[in-house]
Amino acid sequence: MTDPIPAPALARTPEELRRLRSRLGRVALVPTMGALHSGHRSLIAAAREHADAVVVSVFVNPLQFGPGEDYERYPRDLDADLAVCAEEGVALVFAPSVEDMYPGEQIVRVDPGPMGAVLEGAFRPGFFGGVLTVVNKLFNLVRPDIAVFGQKDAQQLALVRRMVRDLNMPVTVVAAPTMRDPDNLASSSRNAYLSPEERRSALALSRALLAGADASVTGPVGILSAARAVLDEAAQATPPVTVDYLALVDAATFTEVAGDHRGDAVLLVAARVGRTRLIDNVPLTL
Ligand SMILES: Nc1ncnc2c1ncn2[C@@H]1O[C@H](COP(=O)(O)OP(=O)(O)OP(=O)(O)O)[C@@H](O)[C@H]1O
Ligand SMILES: CC(C)(CO)[C@@H](O)C(=O)[O-]
Ligand code: BAL
Repeated sequence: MTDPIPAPALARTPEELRRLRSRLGRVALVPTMGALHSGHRSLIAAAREHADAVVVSVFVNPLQFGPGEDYERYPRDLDADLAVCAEEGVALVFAPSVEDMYPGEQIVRVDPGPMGAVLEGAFRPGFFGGVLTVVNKLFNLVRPDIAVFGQKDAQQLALVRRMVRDLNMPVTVVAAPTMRDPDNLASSSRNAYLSPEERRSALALSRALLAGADASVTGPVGILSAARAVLDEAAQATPPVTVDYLALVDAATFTEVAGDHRGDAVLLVAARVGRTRLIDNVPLTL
C-alpha cells in the first residue's frame, strides 16, 4: 500500500498565513484563481525546483474583473484544489475570503502604466491594475523568495516582472511555459465553459499561432498574415471565433514590432467563442 499523501496546511486568513508561513524556509509562491489544472501543476513543479516549500494562493480577485465579466460564475472548488496541491507536494495553500483581502475599500492601487493599457488592458479596462494590486498584496502577505507565473498570460507575466523591477520588490519571478491539452488548446480554467462544438472552433487559436510561428522567417507581416488567414476561416465556422486582437509584440515592452525587429517577440491572440473569452500566445525569436 502506498503512503497517504500529506495534505497541505490551509490558511484561510492573513493571521493563519503568518503563523504557518513562519515555519517554512525559502518559499516559492504560485498565485492562482483556483480550478487547478495541468498548467497550474507545471507551475507548482517549477516552484518545487526553486525553493524548500511551495505556497499556492487560491483567490478569485474581484478587483481584476470588469462589469459583465465572469466573476460570479468563475469555477470555485477548494476541495478539488487542495487534492491537486496534496498530489503536487504543496506545503501551504492560502485561500483567503474577499473580506479578508479587501476589508475596506481598496483605495491605493498599483498603476501598470502604458504596458497595462494595451491588448488585454484595452479589452479589460482596470484588469492589470487589479492583477498587480493583488499580486503586490500576496507578495506582502506570503513574503515569497520566488514567484512563478505562466507564459500563457504573457502580458501579465511581463507586467509582474516590470512591477518587481520598478518597485524593487525582493522577489525573483520565474516563468513557466504554456501547457496544452492533447488537442493543443492551452489549458485554462475557462475551458470548462466550452461546449464540444465551441471547443472544436476554439482550436483555431493554437492553429493560428502555429501557422504564424511556421512563417517566422517571413518577418512580422508574413507571421501576422499567416495567423490571420486561419482566424478569418474560423470566423466563418459554427460556432464562430470572434477575434478581439491578434498582435506581434516585443516580449519585454509589449509594443507592436516593426519589420526590422530583431530579438524576442510574442505572437498573441484573444478571441471569443460563444460566451467564453480565450487567450493564447507563442514566443518567437525574430
Ligand atoms: N496552460 C497553462 N500553462 C502554464 N501556465 C498556466 C496555464 N494556464 C494558466 N497558467 C498560469 O497559472 C497562473 C494562474 O492562472 P489562473 O488561475 O488564472 O489560470 P487560468 O487557467 O489561466 O485561468 P483563466 O481561465 O482564468 O485564464 C497564471 O500564472 C497563469 O499564467
Ligand atoms: C495572478 C493572478 C492569480 C492574480 O489574481 C491571476 O491574474 C491569475 O490567475 O493569472
Ligand atoms: N488568468 C488571468 C486571470 C484572469 O483572466 O482574470
